[in-house]
Amino acid sequence: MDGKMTLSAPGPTGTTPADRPAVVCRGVFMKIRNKEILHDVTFRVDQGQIVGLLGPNGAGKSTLLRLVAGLTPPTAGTVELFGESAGVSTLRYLAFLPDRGKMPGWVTVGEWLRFARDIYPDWDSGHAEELAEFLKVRRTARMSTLSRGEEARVQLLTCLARRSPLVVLDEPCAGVDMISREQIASSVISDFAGGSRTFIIATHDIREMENLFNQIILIGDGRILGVEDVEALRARGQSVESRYREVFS
Ligand SMILES: Nc1ncnc2c1ncn2[C@@H]1O[C@H](COP(=O)(O)OP(=O)(O)OP(=O)(O)O)[C@@H](O)[C@H]1O
Repeated sequence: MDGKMTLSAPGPTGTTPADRPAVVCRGVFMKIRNKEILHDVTFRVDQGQIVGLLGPNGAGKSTLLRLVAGLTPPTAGTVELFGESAGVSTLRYLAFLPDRGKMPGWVTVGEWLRFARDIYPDWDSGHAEELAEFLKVRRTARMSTLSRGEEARVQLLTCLARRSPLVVLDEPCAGVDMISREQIASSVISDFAGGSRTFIIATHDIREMENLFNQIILIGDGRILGVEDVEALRARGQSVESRYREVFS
């Protein structure tokens, strides 16, 4: 099996209002323990986009993605997914890979995948099989024995095997070696982005991932510093990386 193996790209299950943007944040502020983490964050992501959420350490990316996932409400402002206020009811639209998710150590990978199949109504078993092979996931291994990169692959598989209309990945390649990062970026995620699914991916791996994005959101110090169309950027002779350097250096 090599990195050129192609994967099928399942479309989303369930219905999402076709005329509604996948995500809209309006005037979002977030304070944690009296510290302002997000300041007046406003942006919109249309359906079918693959969006890079980019910014330096501590910029507020993970905090913002937790709000988008509906895991916590903003201090002020609104977050909507497909026209609905983000919260418990919008979890059905979403596969979320958090930055510090911990898998239960006592189960094997195979047991975890069977559990995931049983709890997620949008689980695609055929695609989970393909991904497990492609990502070289060892089913018999106990979670507690996996390396950081191996655990990251299982987490990624758990998200991508679902046919949710929105996929939110917070550092999907953290701890994954360079060649695997490229494989994940170019083969797995791009295969999935072909249809009407929407991806938001926070990453520091700009070089490996930049060809996937058709939109980037630049965030620094809790503020949106740019929402850019990547094609327009390229038409101006810039890459995502050069734009990132321009904004953040
Ligand atoms: N629970 C918390 N309590 C206090 N401060 C927090 C908490 N969560 C986040 N922060 C602070 O909010 C800021 C943004 O953190 P966040 O994890 O969202 O950044 P990030 O852009 O994802 O960073 P990285 O790229 O390093 O993962 C940081 O200064 C962080 O210390």
